Amino acid sequence: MQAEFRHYHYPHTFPLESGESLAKLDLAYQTWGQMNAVGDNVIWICHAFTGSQDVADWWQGLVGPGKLFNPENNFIVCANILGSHYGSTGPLSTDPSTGNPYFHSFPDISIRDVVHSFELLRKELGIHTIKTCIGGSMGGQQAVEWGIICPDLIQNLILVATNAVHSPWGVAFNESQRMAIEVDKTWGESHPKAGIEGMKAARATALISYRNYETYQVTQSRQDHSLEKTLRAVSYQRYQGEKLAQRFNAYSYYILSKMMDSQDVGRNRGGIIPALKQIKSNTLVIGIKSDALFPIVEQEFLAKHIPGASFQVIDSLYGHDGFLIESGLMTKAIRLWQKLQLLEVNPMAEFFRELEQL
Ligand SMILES: CC(=O)SCCNC(=O)CCNC(=O)[C@H](O)C(C)(C)COP(=O)(O)OP(=O)(O)OC[C@H]1O[C@@H](n2cnc3c(N)ncnc32)[C@H](O)[C@@H]1OP(=O)(O)O
Ligand SMILES: N[C@@H](CCO)C(=O)O
Repeated sequence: MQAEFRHYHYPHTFPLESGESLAKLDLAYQTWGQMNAVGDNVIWICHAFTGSQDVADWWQGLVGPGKLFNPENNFIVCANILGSHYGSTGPLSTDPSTGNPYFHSFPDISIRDVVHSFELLRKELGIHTIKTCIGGSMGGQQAVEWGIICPDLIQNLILVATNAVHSPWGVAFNESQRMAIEVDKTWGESHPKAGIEGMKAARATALISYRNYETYQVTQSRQDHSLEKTLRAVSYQRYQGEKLAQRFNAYSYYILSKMMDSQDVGRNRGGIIPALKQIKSNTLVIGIKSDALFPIVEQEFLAKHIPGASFQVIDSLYGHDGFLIESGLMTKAIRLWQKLQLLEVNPMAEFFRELEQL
């Protein structure tokens, strides 16, 4: 059974939170498996920053025949987010008002805008209920927003290494990356490779936040005590920048970093906690102990304020990127949660209830 790649075209004006709009939009998406007759087997996966709709590629430990999210008995959907590089409307798409690519004129897109675009696709696909919606990092930001926007849509919500509001620390990392792109002399130009050297530096900076001291210690330590010309950590940083430049563009990188910053579920909803309280899905929040970018206090907060949510912590060497790498541990955590749900046991909800009474 093969995954299928498709395009959804919405020919009408799509208003954005910023007050701007897109004259039309396209979403590139992947489906895997078949929706059953009652339509209760939909798994919607939300991808992170530089990810894509090709979930079988970047989450192959979790998604595929025989895996936790099995296309043999589920209908798996993953859509490329607006602004990204993998086929959805983004800065390299043609602006219908000029006939040229948007490049620098592409408008800011918020996490909430992305969820509204997913709603268009969901309706087009005839999906009335989502059995499980899961996302990590920026994918989790979308998933939590969706749980608030459509409280009766998602039965099970799984939020991994994510947050309700992007922290000043996270914004600072993103701004530093944008600054790296801005100082690239080609950034002011209008062609697909503009700012690409800056983006390499931005990715190298980001990597520091996706991993941590210990990850580098274990994977990039000095080989010996000689005065090496190129230390391992040096070539690693440079290689990671080059690797991303082979598959991404600086405009999308810039726009998506601002999208991450836009995360604040409390905006126009009377605050973060009242917003989280609107979620009705059975929710599992997973945090990664060594995550320096979305530290586990952020997932504790989500679990504390989403009604009835469960919380599990994964111990990983890899920091934030553990959500992409630790598929074995995530499978275990999710299966355990599914079992506890069947037994109607929620130890974390009990814990938070008791904590509140102290
Ligand atoms: C097919 C693809 O491009 S991935 C699909 C799209 N990407 C996404 O969805 C984004 C999400 N994915 C990611 O962010 C990443 O792929 C992750 C987090 C899952 C894994 O990160 P990776 O960069 O593969 O892992 P890691 O940090 O161990 O680096 C390994 C790479 O660095 C290279 N490397 C390791 N140490 C060094 C060093 N000291 N100097 C130079 N290169 C080094 C390795 O040879 C390897 O190269 P390769 O990727 O060409 O095989
Ligand atoms: N490595 C991830 C980090 C952001 O969550 C990505 O590039 O999408």
